[in-house]
Amino acid sequence: MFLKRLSLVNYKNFDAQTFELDPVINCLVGSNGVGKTNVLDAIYHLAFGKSYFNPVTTQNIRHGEDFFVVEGEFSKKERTEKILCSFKKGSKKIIKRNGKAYDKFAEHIGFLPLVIISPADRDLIIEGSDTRRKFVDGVISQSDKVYLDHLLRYNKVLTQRNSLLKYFAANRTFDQTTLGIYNEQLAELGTLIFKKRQEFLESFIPIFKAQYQKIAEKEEGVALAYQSKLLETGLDTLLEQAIDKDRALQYTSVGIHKDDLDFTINDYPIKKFGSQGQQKSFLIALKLAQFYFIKQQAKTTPILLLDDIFDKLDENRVASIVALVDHDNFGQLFISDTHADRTEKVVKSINQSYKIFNL
Ligand SMILES: Nc1ncnc2c1ncn2[C@@H]1O[C@H](COP(=O)(O)OP(=O)(O)OP(=O)(O)O)[C@@H](O)[C@H]1O
Repeated sequence: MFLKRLSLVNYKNFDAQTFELDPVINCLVGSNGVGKTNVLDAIYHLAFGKSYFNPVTTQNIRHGEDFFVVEGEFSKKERTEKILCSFKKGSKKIIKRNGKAYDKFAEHIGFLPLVIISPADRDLIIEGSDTRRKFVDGVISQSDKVYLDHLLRYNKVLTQRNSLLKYFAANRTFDQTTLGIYNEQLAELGTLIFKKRQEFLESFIPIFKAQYQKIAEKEEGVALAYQSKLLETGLDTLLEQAIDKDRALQYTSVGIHKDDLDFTINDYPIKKFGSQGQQKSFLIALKLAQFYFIKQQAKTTPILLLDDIFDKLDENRVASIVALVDHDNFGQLFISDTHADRTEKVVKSINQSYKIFNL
């Protein structure tokens, strides 16, 4: 699968621009702030219906305008697929595939497998558990619609249960029966999600470790582990045990919405004890593992977006990632960089077609 043409209207700093793309390698070069990352983000938007960098949709509209349109023409299994994502202030975002709007965005997830590697990935290490859960959920959801459905349903019941707890507190009342129904639904969906996360990490962790070793050229004792209270106790019991606490807090304090990933180096948190270089290698290994996992599951090669990759790796290491296109069916690659010569040198070193866009 590859993107043939990308058109942007009022997307971030672009008024109207069309890119005729190379099926293998595309390099976006130019000085700081010209919009290289914005182009990558527009492509991300087509795959996920949202920005990787700025979740506030109105802020993705070019200043002074009131709508944006991103359109991509993909070649997928010899067919042309036109994906359009548009948003007008005050309206709902629309995603269309070949002219037909999706009722639910979730139906689109996984249709265009894509992985982005960006300096913004550092949030995975420095931010709270929510970011890491989203990462895990994002990887699984790209190849498992049932998982995504369970997750959406779990979150809906969770919101309802939290509203009920607030209602109890506000009205000084308690209703075990209604709460019991929510507990049952949460326990059922939560256990399915927990098992899938566990199963996913079992196959993901070895891929991650192998990638880390390749990038860092040594093992360095890095580890990735699943952290969940469900590893010890069933969610039905946890919910029952937490009822007094939940009533006091007025929200659900246990469940798979509290799961996390532990990132460690020699058993210590990488956030506090990893060097800058080790943290960068860790993040790249995570993302390349995501790439290989999706490739394996979806049986198509994801599009790979490398944003400012030289920020994380030296030229030789970037060359080794770019060289992956030499191997069978790597798919399409987008690279953004401030140095045109550096990028061209790297992509020239492999025998593939490429285009350089000077922004
Ligand atoms: N909604 C918006 N409307 C207009 N311009 C915007 C909007 N959002 C972001 N920008 C502009 O986009 C530019 C940043 O673009 P981007 O992050 O793609 O730059 P870049 O070329 O990747 O730069 P760098 O090399 O520094 O990473 C900034 O000049 C910013 O002001």
